[in-house]
Amino acid sequence: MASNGNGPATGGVAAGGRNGLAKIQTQKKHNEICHDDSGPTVKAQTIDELHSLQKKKSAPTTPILDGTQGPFAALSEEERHKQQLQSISASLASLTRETGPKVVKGDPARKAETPRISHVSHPHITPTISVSDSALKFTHVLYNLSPAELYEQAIKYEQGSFITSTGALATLSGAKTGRSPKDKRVVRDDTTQDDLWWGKGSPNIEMDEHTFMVNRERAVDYLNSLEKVFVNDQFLNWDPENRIKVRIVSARAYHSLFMHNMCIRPTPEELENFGTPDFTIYNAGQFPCNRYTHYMTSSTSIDMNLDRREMVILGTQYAGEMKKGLFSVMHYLMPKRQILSLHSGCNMGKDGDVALFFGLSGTGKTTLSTDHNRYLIGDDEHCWSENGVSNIEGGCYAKCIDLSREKEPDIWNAIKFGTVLENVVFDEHTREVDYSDKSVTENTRAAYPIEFIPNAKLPCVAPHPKNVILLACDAFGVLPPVSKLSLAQTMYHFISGYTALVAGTEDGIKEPQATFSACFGAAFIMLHPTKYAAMLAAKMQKHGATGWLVNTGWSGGRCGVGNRIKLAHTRKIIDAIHFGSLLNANYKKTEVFELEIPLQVEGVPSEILDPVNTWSDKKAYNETLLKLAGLFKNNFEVFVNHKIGKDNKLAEEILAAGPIF
Ligand SMILES: Nc1ncnc2c1ncn2[C@@H]1O[C@H](COP(=O)(O)OP(=O)(O)OP(=O)(O)O)[C@@H](O)[C@H]1O
Ligand SMILES: O=C([O-])CC(=O)C(=O)O
Ligand SMILES: [Ca+2]
Ligand SMILES: [Mn+2]
Repeated sequence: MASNGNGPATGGVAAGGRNGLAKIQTQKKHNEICHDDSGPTVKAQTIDELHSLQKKKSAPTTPILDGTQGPFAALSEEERHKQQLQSISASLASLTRETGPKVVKGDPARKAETPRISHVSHPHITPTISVSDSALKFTHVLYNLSPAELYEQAIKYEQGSFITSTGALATLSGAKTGRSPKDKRVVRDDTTQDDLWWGKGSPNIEMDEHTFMVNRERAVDYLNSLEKVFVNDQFLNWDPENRIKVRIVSARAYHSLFMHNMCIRPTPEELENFGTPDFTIYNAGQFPCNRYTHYMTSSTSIDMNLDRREMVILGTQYAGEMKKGLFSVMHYLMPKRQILSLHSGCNMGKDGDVALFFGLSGTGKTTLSTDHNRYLIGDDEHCWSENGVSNIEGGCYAKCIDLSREKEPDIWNAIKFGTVLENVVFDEHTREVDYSDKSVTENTRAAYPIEFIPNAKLPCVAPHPKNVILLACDAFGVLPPVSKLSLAQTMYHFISGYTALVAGTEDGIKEPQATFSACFGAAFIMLHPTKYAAMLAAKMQKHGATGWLVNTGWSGGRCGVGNRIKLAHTRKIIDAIHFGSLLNANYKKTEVFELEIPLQVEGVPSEILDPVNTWSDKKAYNETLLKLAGLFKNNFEVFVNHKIGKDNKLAEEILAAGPIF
């Protein structure tokens, strides 16, 4: 029954109240029964019953297979479930105790709804979360939750988690908003002693096995002391022959959703046959390491044990540590199989022409591999095997600072329900994100499944690359926007791994900071850089790939004087590389770096192609050019005495491919 104040009132409502509104008559007319509603009522007597109607049980995960495939095919669903919990309990086992914790599946807050409580080691004890003694308590496992479930967990239990206006999950990574390379350690044992790259320039800071176990125990005890932990069982590498099974145990829904997005998501069938993981991460990032522990130099430690195939994270919640930790593992495992692991993006044209995009953080791998006219294979981590290129990951991790819908529409549109948005600032009411706001950090990020990019190619594999594009963001402003490289030059620049970003985020006048990071990813490689370089050279030669150096940084002067090269211009340059038109353009050679630069590129003002034209102060240009050349030379000195590949000829050519002055 409704009244609207305009027409005559109906039922028990009398017209003529103040404001002309109908006056509600509370007195019931004689004999009239009050109806709340005339519509049908739900088939529930209680609220609980009503709630139970809302959710339908997920389709049983067995039997999906026909009973003849896979190692677990003969098992009943019950048995399979038990084995899964036993496997998780084993992962969480303290190695000094006999058994792992008692694990049950499901949210402890929903005890009444938990469909089935399985006892792993003590079937006669009824689980209770009121017992705090770690030997008696149960660890609740939230296993491969869906994004919707993880949203609810994050919003209910994790401060700083919000839904943005486009449906993404905004979250905070805590005190750390970037990786901590100085706190990344690797166990040095009999095997890694000889296999890995140690010493000056190496990212592998050594630790011993015992200290690893101390930190592992600390992380495992921390995780077991919690009411619940998240467990993700997923894959790395889209090449089916070289797929790696990873398990991530973490304390935050944010971490679980991040890895759900970034690793390859198993199908229900694949999950059933998951078995034992090849590698396990223990992420106890909220908990610091013990500063009295040997080797610890801060409260953060990211520890890798290749023999145990485990990684422990203490004292940092930045999710990128997990992503890049696993990348390091691939940089160890893949070369052992003659497969080259690459810190690069990759995309493919309609005709199957493939390009790799190498570059250090912030140089444009994600931005330029996400191209509306091409298929995206991946934005950050790949393998190059005899079969071609395969993405290691199942998602992308894009920088968001100053993100705009116009310049990067595909990334903009990928920020929707399911996407993790780290450390962004948003309007408290409308929840609209202000991508220009650096209040929390400049390193704001979005992690989304690769399918969120409309032209992602699934499975994420591609033929052998035709073009190998080395990206450098040169804040000195002296490298040309594009140059064509010889194989030796490609190797020289690959080993150098140069970029220079703006030093201060606010004060634009500061000196740019040159960074040299071998293989465009020294923080993640495990073997000596020349091993990867030799493999890249052999593959490029075999498959006839052309190398390019593209400066996505400054033009017309160093940062503070000139401007960053327009993204639209860089995109035109990349287009010309893809189309093949740039390969046959007319070229001239620059001084000092001896780079071949094109005289014309369609859609790009010709005068910017040679940086000397864009500097009004030619003397400053020459000084800056020589300064950068000197930095390259100093950096390369440590590689001078290293053999690259089988014959010395290439090594000599590479040395000669550096700047000459
Ligand atoms: N000319 C340009 N070319 C490429 N990127 C540009 C250009 N001008 C500005 N940018 C900006 O630079 C940033 C490049 O970051 P991007 O996410 O592509 O880095 P990345 O190489 O993927 O790094 P990471 O390995 O850390 O993910 C983006 O924010 C992009 O908008
Ligand atoms: O690892 C990260 O945090 C982001 C990234 O891709 C990189 O730095 O190369
Ligand atoms: Ca990226
Ligand atoms: Mn990266």
